[in-house]
Amino acid sequence: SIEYKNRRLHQRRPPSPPGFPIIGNLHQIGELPHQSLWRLSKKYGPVMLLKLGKVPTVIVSTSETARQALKIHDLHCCSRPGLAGPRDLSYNYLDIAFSPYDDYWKELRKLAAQELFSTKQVHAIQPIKEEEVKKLIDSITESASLKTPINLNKTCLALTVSVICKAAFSVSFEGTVLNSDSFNKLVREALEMLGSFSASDFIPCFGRIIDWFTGLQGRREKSVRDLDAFYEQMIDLHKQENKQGSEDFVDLLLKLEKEEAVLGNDKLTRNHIKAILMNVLLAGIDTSAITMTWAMTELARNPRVMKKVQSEIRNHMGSRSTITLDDTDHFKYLKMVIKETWRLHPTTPILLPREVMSEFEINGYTIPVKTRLHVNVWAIGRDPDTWKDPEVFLPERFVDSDIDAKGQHFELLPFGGGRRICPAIYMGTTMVEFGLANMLHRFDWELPEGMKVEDIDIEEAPGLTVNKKNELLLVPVAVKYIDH
Ligand code: HEM
Repeated sequence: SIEYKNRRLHQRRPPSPPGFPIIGNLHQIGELPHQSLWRLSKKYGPVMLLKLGKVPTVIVSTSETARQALKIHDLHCCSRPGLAGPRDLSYNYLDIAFSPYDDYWKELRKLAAQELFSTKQVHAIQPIKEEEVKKLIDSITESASLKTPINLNKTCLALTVSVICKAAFSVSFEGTVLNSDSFNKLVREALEMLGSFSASDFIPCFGRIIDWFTGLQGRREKSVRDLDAFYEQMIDLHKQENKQGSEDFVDLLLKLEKEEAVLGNDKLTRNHIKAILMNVLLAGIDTSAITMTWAMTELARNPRVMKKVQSEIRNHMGSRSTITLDDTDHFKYLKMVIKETWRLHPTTPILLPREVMSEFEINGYTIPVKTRLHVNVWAIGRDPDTWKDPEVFLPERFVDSDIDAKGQHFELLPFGGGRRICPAIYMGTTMVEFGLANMLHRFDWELPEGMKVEDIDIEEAPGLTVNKKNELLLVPVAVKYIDH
């Protein structure tokens, strides 16, 4: 109709970099998409439209445009696109993170928030954290007495792996179920498959052939099979009558299956449980570990900040060795250190992709239905209009500011925002605070022989979540005056 044509004529599309046929702008996205997109946004603005293969994709790169997308127009764009990796790993989108926005997702998310990620659950798993942190401290103490450097990337990961696995599955790797190396490989490969660049997501039909040729399809199928076997093993263990210990995530989910719980139009089945466990494994472990690794990296690069945060913790603790959840509430400077870490090193720098469900506008630009949308949180953290001297690691910038990381302040979005915000903010934050507080309380951290502060790099490894590329090696020195 004429009216429709008129409307189309008056619509403004966001600025776009020029692209090629078929691949569109794909060639402009490098190994670290958040960085390529940040550079492009300096030229094309805070709302830009890219063609990634066939798929129109909008990138927002400032706190104000993020606020428009995640707050004002959240309901227009809080679905998820169908992507090959997530589809296979989530038993056809039965999980929380990749399910489209529908009744099933709404009810599942509510249930998970109440049963799995609640404050009550966080307190219930505190003894697990304490036990695992104690083991960690013992092993660091051993390295300290030998004066050998430890690999912080590995150490932080080992801590979150053991806490999440105990809390979710009640397994520990000292037992016989699995060894930690093969488990780490399983999780690594699955994360890579989840975030893998799949040609079929961008180029219909032909892309599938590409994925088949490159072997991606085969690798993905293997990863799904291996994970499935792992879930089966965990579920079998829980079916045994004499299982020890308190109620874990698998117990809670099996109970719901038995009660024939209904979510949206779906009755909860074994595949639903597996998909939810996938989220816990892949969203819960890596993010907290990466945050701790980056925090230790920035502290090692900034000895003044390191000393100050250690003094805060040690002054509060005196000669007491065991840090409680209540203690961590007092560590105001530590909380600023963590926020500053998230500003410069958000674990999921462009969040997860959203899909537009109904047309809306950002800055007067029309965003049509089915457009994919990413918020470049990494770029927002480095925006000089928001942050003074953005490249400087300065936790003090949060002293007189009410900015927190819980999704209401669009300058700082490590957990995302809107309806799709991470449902486990409290669980993730307490994990990071508790792990760091203990490492900083009990040990001083020195550079390995011959290394200078300037030698510590902040190069990033590619992936859906972005870790420090090179290992961080530091020598722990046990603090004397604490009662052991
Ligand atoms: C420091 C720790 C963590 C960080 C920084 C983090 C960050 C994030 C981010 C950025 C998202 C995507 C939000 C979006 O697309 O807008 C997300 C989603 C999610 N996270 Fe976390 N997360 C953390 C810990 C956890 C933990 C411990 C769990 C579970 C045990 C978890 C479970 C989830 C789930 C299920 C989603 C999907 C939400 C949805 O799509 O509805 N996260 N997280």
